[in-house]
Amino acid sequence: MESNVKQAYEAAKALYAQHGIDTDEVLRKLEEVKISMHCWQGDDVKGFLNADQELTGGISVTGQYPGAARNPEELRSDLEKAFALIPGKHKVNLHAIYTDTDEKVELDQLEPRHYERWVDWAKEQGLGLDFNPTCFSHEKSSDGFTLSHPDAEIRQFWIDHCKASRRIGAYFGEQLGQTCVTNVWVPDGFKDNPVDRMTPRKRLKASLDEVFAEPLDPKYNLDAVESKLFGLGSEAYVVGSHEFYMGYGIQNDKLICLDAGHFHPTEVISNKLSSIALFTSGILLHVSRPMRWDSDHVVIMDDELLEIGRELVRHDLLGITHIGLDFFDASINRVAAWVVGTRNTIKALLRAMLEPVDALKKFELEGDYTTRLALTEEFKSYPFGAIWDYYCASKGVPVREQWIAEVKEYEQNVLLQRG
Ligand SMILES: C[C@H](O)[C@H](O)[C@@H](O)C(=O)CO
Ligand SMILES: [Mn+2]
Repeated sequence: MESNVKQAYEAAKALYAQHGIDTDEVLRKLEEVKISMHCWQGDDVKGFLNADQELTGGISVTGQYPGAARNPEELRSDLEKAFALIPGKHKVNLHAIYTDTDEKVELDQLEPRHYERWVDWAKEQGLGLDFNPTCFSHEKSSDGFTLSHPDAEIRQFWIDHCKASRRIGAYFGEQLGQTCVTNVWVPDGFKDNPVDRMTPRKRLKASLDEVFAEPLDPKYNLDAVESKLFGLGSEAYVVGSHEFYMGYGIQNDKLICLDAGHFHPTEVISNKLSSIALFTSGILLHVSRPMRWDSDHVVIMDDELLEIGRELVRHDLLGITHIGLDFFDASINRVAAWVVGTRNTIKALLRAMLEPVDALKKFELEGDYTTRLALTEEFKSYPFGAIWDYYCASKGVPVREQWIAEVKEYEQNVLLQRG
């Protein structure tokens, strides 16, 4: 470790210690936090099962940056590069379309063996895996409906796909000795105002009941359900709204997934955590950055990311919260996108852990809002960067912006050779 990094750490450590914050202990806690890095940033949500299929489901990727992964080997190589630049041991979040098999298989027929190579790789790398059924980019979802489809046969196809996905999730959990979160998101909705908002929701509820009917060991697989306000082509109405899944998740003991881009433009998920945590046994996050809509920009250190970190730390929610990322930007180097978003998410948690929470809570309780405000603001310029640099160095990953050169080198030697 460079001596200036260590010296800066020691000076910062002494400053934080004056407020009773033990930075060594903070870093021990930080290394326990796993971020689930989404595989789909690496290839613009194409996957390998039906890679020629157009991306549908009301989501969109823009940009033409060269070097997207074209097969599982390339995607794993890119993920490895990104993880080499991110401190800590984490997870990879796979979508069902990221099969690694020579077989032509339909979504409702998927089995654990179609992901065996992912599991071998995850074992080798010491990573966990999470999973998602892919209820979009398919001819059977071309009219915008899946689990709530009025046609029973089409509905059954998607039910079977989600059931298969849960079994794959349980296989990941059992093989890797780390619980897999299998998250169900369906795009179902109407472009224009519906007459009947209720019946599709009844169908979605019944389909989910079927999907989740098979009991699976929660040690291996946990189910999550993800709501959304609107998508491209489902602007007027989404069947799986926030209220729908709040109800479903609480009634059926499922993790409620909060995607930062799935709410009204000024609505934030940070303000929902303390409520949902009171009524559920767990939460899944899709940390994203909506810009004017659910644009899935790369996560930056903005106020909402900091506030998510604070809520998780201040209310001790890290133990019950599964932190996933969900962004896809094809206008920049895709490995860099992962590195920026993931490092920022971890750094936001670190910043939250470096706040004098007990003192701030005490001032609040005593009604001393002046000190609450003043101390919060002063802490924004405390030297958290020195703690972060030390953490990166101690985990053997590049300090500060040094990682950019490594990504550029990888781009020259690997990404640009893909043609
Ligand atoms: C690809 C993901 O599953 C998808 O982004 C979903 O999680 C979502 O957020 C849709 O808007
Ligand atoms: Mn999402």
